[in-house]
Order: sequence, then C-alpha cells, then structure tokens
Amino acid sequence: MTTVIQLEHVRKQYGAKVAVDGISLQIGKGEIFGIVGPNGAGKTTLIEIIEGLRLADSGMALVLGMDIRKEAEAVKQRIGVLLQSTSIPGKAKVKEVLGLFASFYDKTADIDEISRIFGLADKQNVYFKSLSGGWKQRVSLALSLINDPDIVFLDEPSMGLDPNARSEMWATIQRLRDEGRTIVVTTHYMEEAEALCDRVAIIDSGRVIALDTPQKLITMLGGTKGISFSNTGSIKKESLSVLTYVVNIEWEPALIKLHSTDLDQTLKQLFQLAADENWMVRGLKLEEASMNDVFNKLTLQQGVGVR
Ligand SMILES: Nc1ncnc2c1ncn2[C@@H]1O[C@H](COP(=O)(O)OP(=O)(O)OP(=O)(O)O)[C@@H](O)[C@H]1O
Repeated sequence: MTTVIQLEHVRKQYGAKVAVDGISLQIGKGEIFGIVGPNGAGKTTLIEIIEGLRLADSGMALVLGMDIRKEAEAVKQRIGVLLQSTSIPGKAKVKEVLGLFASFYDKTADIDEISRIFGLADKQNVYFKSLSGGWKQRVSLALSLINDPDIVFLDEPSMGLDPNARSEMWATIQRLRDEGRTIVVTTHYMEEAEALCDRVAIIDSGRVIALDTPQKLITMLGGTKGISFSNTGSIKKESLSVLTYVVNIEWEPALIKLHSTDLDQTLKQLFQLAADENWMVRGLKLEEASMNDVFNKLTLQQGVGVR
C-alpha cells in the first residue's frame, strides 16, 4: 500500500487545551479512511492540520510525500475539500460556481464530465441558493473534485441528506475510491463509518484510541450481541440464570433482551430452557454488534459523553 498521508506525533494545543495529542497514523492510496469521535475530540483540528489550514505545534505531517509545513500550496493543488454550502456564493449559477472554483487551480478536471457524474447538467443555470439541501451537497461534492485531486476530505458528507440521497452519496464516494483516489471522511453517523470506510480511526481527547477495519473493530470490541424475544408471561426471570453466556438482561413488559458473549451457545441454552419449562420462544430477533456499540463502549470507557 502506498502511503499518501503520514502523521508522526502531531500535536496541537490551544492555550491549556490539548486538541491533538501526539497522533501518528498512515493512510494509504485508494482507501476510504474514516475519522470518528465525540464532539471536541480533535477531528477538525487534525484534518485542518493535514489540509494545511492550521499549523501543528510539533510533529510531522507528510501529504503525498510533501511536508505540509513547507509545501502547503503545492499540497492544496492536489487535495479536494468538501465545503459547507454557506461558503459557496448563493447568488451565482451552478456553472458560474464550478467555473469560479476551477479558476483557483493550476490543473482542473473536465467540468462537463463532473457535471454529468453528479447529475448537474440540467442545473447549470440554476442559482446555487435556490437548490435544495441535497442538490447543494452534490454541487459541494462536485467542487471538491474540480482540481482532479488525489485526496478528497469529506467532513460529514451525508449530513442532512435523506436515506436515498445518502446511499447515492456513498456509492459516489466508493466510485471515487475505485478510481484510485484516497478519501478521508469525518462522520458522526456510525452506520456511515461501518458501511463506507475501509478503515476507521476513533479519536478521543486528541488521541487515536482505536484504528482498524470496521469489521475488526466490531469483532474485537463489540463483545456482546443481543437476542430479543417476546415476554409472553410464562417466562420466569430467575430461570434465565441458567443462560451462562448472558451478561445482561433487559426485562420489559413486552420484550426480553439478552446480551450474550456467545450467540450460538445462548440460543442453544435458551431453546433447551424453553423445552424444559414448556414455553415457546416467540418473536425471536438477533442483533449483531455494530460500530455504534464499538464507539459507545470505547468513548464511554474514556469517560466522555457521546452525542
Ligand atoms: N481555534 C480554537 N481556539 C481554541 N480552542 C479550540 C479552537 N479550535 C478547537 N478548539 C478546541 O479544541 C478541542 C478540539 O476541537 P475540534 O474542533 O478539533 O474537535 P472536533 O472533534 O472536530 O469536534 P466536533 O465534532 O464538535 O466538530 C475542543 O476542546 C475545542 O474547543
């Protein structure tokens, strides 16, 4: 894997507040790399250091082999950044916005091709401010590619999008990755990190507290899995104590939910218990651990509340 972003002990402090506390990591060419973490974890500060918008106090950030401290302008020509729609002039038409942003760069992508990819061909003469949120987001994404960048930074790319538009956005981002670009995504949606990212770094209090593929993080740290079934009235709470792999029971009037460290063994024991006591397991649902569980477990372990 060719490394396109290399961070060594990057640190940034605002007064007494350490926002980024000695982060080292590598991001490879052609990966979708997710950065997640609670509010105030240091994500924006870290990303803006990599983009050359903020200066680290110490440490080294190499982007496409260039030291961001010394070659920020050269790096900016080769990266794309998803802008908030408020940073885009509303009184300009879509084609004018695309032309304006293209003029900032030495090398530009084919604007007609980009317009086609994002379905903007029919919107060229529409004023940016009159577009809906989803269309504005498409224009923002098109702008982040206007210089045909090697690395694209997407901060909350699907914020405010409906589920269809979100899936479409994910498919587009995956296509960009398949073209060999590197995508760095920050998100507060754990299902987005799980569905979209090849690797995810969980950041808390300025440090990387976990970094791996979503599946490995889930396997390593997800731990328990949920089994729920109807509380039919014929089940006694005390008898569930024979379920040896169950670490927690949520007992509600209509539903019983078991958290188990071994799904298969618990199912076997549950059906055995039902047969022994002559009741039925009705409305059975299995719940796999998710990135949400990983995030909550890790960030709560650090003693920080989550959003
Ligand atoms: N310009 C600044 N001056 C002073 N403190 C700052 C500045 N920017 C960020 N901070 C502080 O640094 C810490 C990290 O902030 P940062 O914005 O990087 O976190 P974040 O993970 O992006 O948060 P969020 O998810 O809320 O956007 C926070 O405590 C924040 O208050």
